[in-house]
Amino acid sequence: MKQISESRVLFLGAGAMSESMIKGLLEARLIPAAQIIVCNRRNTARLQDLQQRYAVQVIQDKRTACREADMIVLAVKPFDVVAALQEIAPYLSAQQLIISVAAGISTAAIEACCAKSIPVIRAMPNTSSSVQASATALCAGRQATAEHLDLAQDLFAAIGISVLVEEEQMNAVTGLSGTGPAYFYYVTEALLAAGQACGLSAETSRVLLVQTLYGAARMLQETGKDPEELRLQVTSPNGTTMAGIAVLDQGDTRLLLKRAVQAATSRALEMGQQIENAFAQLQASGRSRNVIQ
Ligand SMILES: NC(=O)C1=CN([C@@H]2O[C@H](COP(=O)(O)OP(=O)(O)OC[C@H]3O[C@@H](n4cnc5c(N)ncnc54)[C@H](OP(=O)(O)O)[C@@H]3O)[C@@H](O)[C@H]2O)C=CC1
Ligand SMILES: O=C(O)[C@@H]1CCC=N1
Repeated sequence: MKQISESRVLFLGAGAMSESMIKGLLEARLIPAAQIIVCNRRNTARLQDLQQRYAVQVIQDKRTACREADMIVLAVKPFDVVAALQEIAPYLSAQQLIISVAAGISTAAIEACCAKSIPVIRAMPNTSSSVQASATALCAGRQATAEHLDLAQDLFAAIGISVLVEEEQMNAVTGLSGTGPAYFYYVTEALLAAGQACGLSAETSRVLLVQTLYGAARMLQETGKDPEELRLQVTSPNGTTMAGIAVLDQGDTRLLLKRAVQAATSRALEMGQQIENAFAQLQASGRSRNVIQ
């Protein structure tokens, strides 16, 4: 396969995740815009918008788009994966690489939908790809070699950090770090409202909170210390932090967060199973159109 910087990358799907990756890749200068192709299902206004803002190529004809591509980033909603893959399957070859970011969908399911031997990497990035700060986990399908994995790692290294995991762990990764930005935004929303309830303006609360979040993340990253140790450094005996954390403990916040990650993990598993079952039914009935919703 070609080096990543020479590869032509097709984004199948033009939504939030594709845009985050495209923006991050262009800002990292890993791949020139002319080597990025985007296509979606029907929203031509969205494609025009991406073309104008990022100077990427948009090709709505799937046959042409696939023939141009060395690598295909599958970034449609999980329930659209079967239909999207069935549309492009005739134009795929074993010389290409599919990188799927679809939550819950196994590499085996993707291989089966393509109905041919094709290398597949499953990845779970997050929307912080857009600022080159994604936390991405990767695993390889049966046809993917170490070289394919290296290429995928090169891609995701440009837009954050990446780790290799076993495929059984991908749903947990989805519940933790794929979904993860939303947990921190949720907490930030709540703290913003709390700052205002305590008399600060929205602007002052936001400036202080964003920097506090950023500083805490940097402290965790740069000191390598346990979060508990860092929390204890903030906590004076009988001081303000102790008073605040006591309220979180009373509300069993840790249990709620654990349940949130478990619910997200279970949902990834459930979506994957629903899609695999529906695909098996489609195959058994000999129908080629996707009827999964
Ligand atoms: N958003 C996130 O934070 C993350 C998302 N993911 C995964 O990324 C994937 C995409 O999510 P997201 O970007 O949020 O979704 P969006 O709904 O924002 O975008 C989905 C895109 O898929 C396109 N699409 C649907 N069907 C087809 C098809 N048959 N052929 C080509 N394009 C098609 C849609 O086109 P049209 O608009 O024309 O219908 C749309 O552009 C999901 O599988 C999700 O699990 C992974 C990590 C994080
Ligand atoms: O909500 C979702 O399904 C996607 C997958 C990971 C983050 N967002």
